[in-house]
Amino acid sequence: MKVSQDKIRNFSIIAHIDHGKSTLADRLIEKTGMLEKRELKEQVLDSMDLERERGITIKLKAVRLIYKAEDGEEYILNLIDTPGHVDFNYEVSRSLAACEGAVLVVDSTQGVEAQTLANLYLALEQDLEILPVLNKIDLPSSDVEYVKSEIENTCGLDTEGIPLVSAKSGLNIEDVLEDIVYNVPHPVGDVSKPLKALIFDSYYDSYKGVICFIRVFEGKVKTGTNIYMMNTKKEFEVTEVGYVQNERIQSKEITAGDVGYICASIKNVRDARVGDTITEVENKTEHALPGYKKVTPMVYCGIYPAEGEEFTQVREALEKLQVNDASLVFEPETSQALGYGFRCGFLGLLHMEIIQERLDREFDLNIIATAPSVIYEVMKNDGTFLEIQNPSNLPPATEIDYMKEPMVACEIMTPKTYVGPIMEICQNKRGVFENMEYLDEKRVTIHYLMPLNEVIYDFFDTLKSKTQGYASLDYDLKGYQESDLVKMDILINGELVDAFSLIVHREKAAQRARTIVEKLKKEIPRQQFAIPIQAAIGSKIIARETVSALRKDVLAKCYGGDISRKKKLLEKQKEGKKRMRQIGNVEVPQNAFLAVLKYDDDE
Ligand SMILES: Nc1nc2c(ncn2[C@@H]2O[C@H](COP(=O)(O)OP(=O)(O)OP(=O)(O)O)[C@@H](O)[C@H]2O)c(=O)[nH]1
Repeated sequence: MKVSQDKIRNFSIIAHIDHGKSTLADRLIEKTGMLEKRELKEQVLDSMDLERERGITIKLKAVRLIYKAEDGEEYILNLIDTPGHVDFNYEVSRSLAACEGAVLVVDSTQGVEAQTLANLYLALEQDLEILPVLNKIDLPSSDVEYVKSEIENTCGLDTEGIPLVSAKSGLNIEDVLEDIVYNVPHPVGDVSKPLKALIFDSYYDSYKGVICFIRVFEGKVKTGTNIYMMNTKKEFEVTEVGYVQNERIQSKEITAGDVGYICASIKNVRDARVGDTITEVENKTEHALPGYKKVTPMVYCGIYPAEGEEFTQVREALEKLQVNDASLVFEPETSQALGYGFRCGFLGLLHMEIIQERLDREFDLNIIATAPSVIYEVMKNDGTFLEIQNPSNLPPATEIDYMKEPMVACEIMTPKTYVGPIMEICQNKRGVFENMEYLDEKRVTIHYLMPLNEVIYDFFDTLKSKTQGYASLDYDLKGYQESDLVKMDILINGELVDAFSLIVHREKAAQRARTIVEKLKKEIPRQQFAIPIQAAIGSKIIARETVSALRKDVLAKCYGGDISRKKKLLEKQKEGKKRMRQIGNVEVPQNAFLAVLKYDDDE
């Protein structure tokens, strides 16, 4: 189908969490007759369970809606979905870059919130036309006039004729569609120029290879086009182009102004990176689209099979996940305590948690993940420079001249009332205050320079809980800074357990050490001898607990000589041992690792 650009509208929906973004998207799809209501969850927003349960959108998607407007004309509305978490901010910015407009959903019972503003700014950075919409007007606590004035005053947007909707009941949904048709500018791109298209999403399909969602800015792309990725410099031949409507619908070509997908026998999403510009091999466009960023992992952790024998399964699972996730990296490593496993790199903590959960849910793998770590720079006395992402690989302190840690510039947007608690959290996390700006009478943006090491250690959760979820966090890597860092080891019965080793700031070491040894004491069952649990920096012990001795004689309960019962008990005890790790002559239950390695253990 050939469509002229003035009949196309490319838009995203943005909102603070829970303001009704997904519900509105479903309603728009339904109103344009694209899908049966009951099919929605399975098909279009065919998101992974995990995504749905956590209420976050991990993968970006694009759906094509055909809408017959009141003017009697038929329009193509390309709805481009955006994820909603700082770990994926880059992807949000790329999907917004594919649009001309954004529908800003504001819950009329809550008003403008931190993420409303954060998303609005992202959209304004891409020069998008913003269409505010008031949602949940069916609720008695809805205060349309107040929230309207808030949108005018804090967002600086005009609210005349703003659609007042209930995404839940479907009230006034046409107003939103009409608003999009009339107020989102239609694309303008020269079809006769060489191909220039933006990849705003890509995922791996086991039949077709990587499917790239693209926005064509200039020229056109069709089956057989030899394409060139301008940043990764890879070449491919297009095998299929099309749109997503009820399902993927093949088409002849995608032309300037339009949105769709292409397949080109691409084996790995690494070769079709979000943000890259696609052009033609033989007829290259002069400049790539701006904004491409190679996303590099910021957080690392070790992932080990919990049962030892599943190493190859873990590798296969990671390989499968990687095919679909350009930002996941891993390489094999070994740990004395945990055996063979992998060191994995992630965009951030949420990304790490998602991968860990997917290994569990989709691959049914029982894994142990070590504490997250960042990359440290180490200058040795002999002039050798090292990058360390596994604390176990840190050279002895005596060989180290100095160490540097990655710093991030944090931008925290919050209602004024939470400034005090936020500053306290940031100071606690070794943050250096930079400045604070008033967005309006009620809201501020606070800037802190913080060690990434502290940010990945439950900062986000603490921030959310101390501000009832009102503060939003965004962070950007800001280079390395020299810091007084030490390696802290944990010894169980005198044996160093490498999986527990941490790199921490000297001032934080004592506190962290206490929490870990206390946790371990609770988790390690008493055995026939006393077990000292120690935390040490070099040879200096900084915390200690002892699990006192106990003679656990399972046979003691069997008075009499029932031999078969005794046997049974011995068998049972053996079973129980399977879930143990042998550290020297101490048996440490799997749970002890899990308890300690969960990073919610201080403050
Ligand atoms: N009463 C009422 N409830 C609504 C309306 N729109 C959405 N909701 C409810 O508000 C909650 C959040 O809606 P979602 O569509 O999941 O919100 P979202 O912004 O997509 O949330 P995230 O995906 O978590 O960012 C759900 O329980 C919806 O049923 C509405 O118009 N009226």
